[in-house]
Amino acid sequence: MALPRVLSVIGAGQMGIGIALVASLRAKIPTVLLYDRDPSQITKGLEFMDKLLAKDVSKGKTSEDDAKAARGRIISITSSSASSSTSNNDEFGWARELGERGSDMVVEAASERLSIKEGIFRALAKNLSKDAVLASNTSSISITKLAGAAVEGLGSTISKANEEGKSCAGRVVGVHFFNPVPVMKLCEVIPGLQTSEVTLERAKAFAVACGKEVSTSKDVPGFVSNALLMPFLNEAIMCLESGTATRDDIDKTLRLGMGHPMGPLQLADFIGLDTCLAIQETLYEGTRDSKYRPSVLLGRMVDAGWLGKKSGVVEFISFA
Ligand SMILES: NC(=O)c1ccc[n+]([C@@H]2O[C@H](COP(=O)([O-])OP(=O)(O)OC[C@H]3O[C@@H](n4cnc5c(N)ncnc54)[C@H](O)[C@@H]3O)[C@@H](O)[C@H]2O)c1
Repeated sequence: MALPRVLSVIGAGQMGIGIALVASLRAKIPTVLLYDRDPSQITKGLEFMDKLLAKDVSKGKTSEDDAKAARGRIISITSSSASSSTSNNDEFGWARELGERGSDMVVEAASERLSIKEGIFRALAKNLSKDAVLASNTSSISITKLAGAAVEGLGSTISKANEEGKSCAGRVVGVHFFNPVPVMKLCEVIPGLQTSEVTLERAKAFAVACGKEVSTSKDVPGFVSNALLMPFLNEAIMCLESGTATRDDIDKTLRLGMGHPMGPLQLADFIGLDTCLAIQETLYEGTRDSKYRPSVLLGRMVDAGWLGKKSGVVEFISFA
């Protein structure tokens, strides 16, 4: 199955940077375009990528030439660079630039919010070639819904039921990498109801080329991975909230008693508390099952802007 020639990664946060890195270094995709609406995220992310590559080289895992070539295949796209080739104040100049540069696959790894992802999928469907695979790294949001948004991006003359609409929705798929992407061995692939066989196979081939094993999940809230993991993390936060045990004892119990490499509170900090809350809310809203209600403490911490490792403070680790 053919791999993309020009891959676009949307979102240069912890996941987007990792995906761009494995796509370039492992899958050797000839061109990897990296877009974020916040240019400072690209700068910060590429600095982090340089450190990861330097570490790989110093440990002898990657040759200096390979690291240099991988970095050279990554091109940053910012709203300002994109709008200079189009008109000023062009909200979707970035999507047009990805299309003009011949992007034949996208992995969207922007923040875990439905409205953000729907906006991105509308813009992608409108501006990219009709054959491009449109993949999302979402942790929980419905791929079927994102495929619907892609069809809306084609304009009011195309419906979800006509052939053009079906073909557009057919190229949307979930490719759920895990954090940290260069280290974790799995990619969970999620077909939406409309995803075509060809799209599914192209997504799997891409994940394998990035060095991952593949598992498949149906398009249910949280898929297999987060339908299992997030309620566990949420329960650990509820234990802390109710005073069942201290932060240290909760994490120690799971690390030393159950053999988990990280305690659940440390893991929540690592994932990002905003992402954990967003996933838990998708589980709750998508099932209306009270067992998925997010912990009040988790919500309050996100309200306070305490997001875990990515906000520079390890929140639960510094939680009294
Ligand atoms: N953190 C994890 O452990 C993990 C694991 C698997 C999957 N995911 C999923 O990956 C995605 C990204 O997560 P993350 O942890 O990298 O988040 P993050 O907060 O580190 O990064 C998100 C990035 O998206 C950018 N962004 C937001 N809106 C955008 C837009 N409209 N256009 C372009 N860029 C935009 C932000 O500026 C930010 O750089 C989410 O869907 C998340 O659920 C996260």
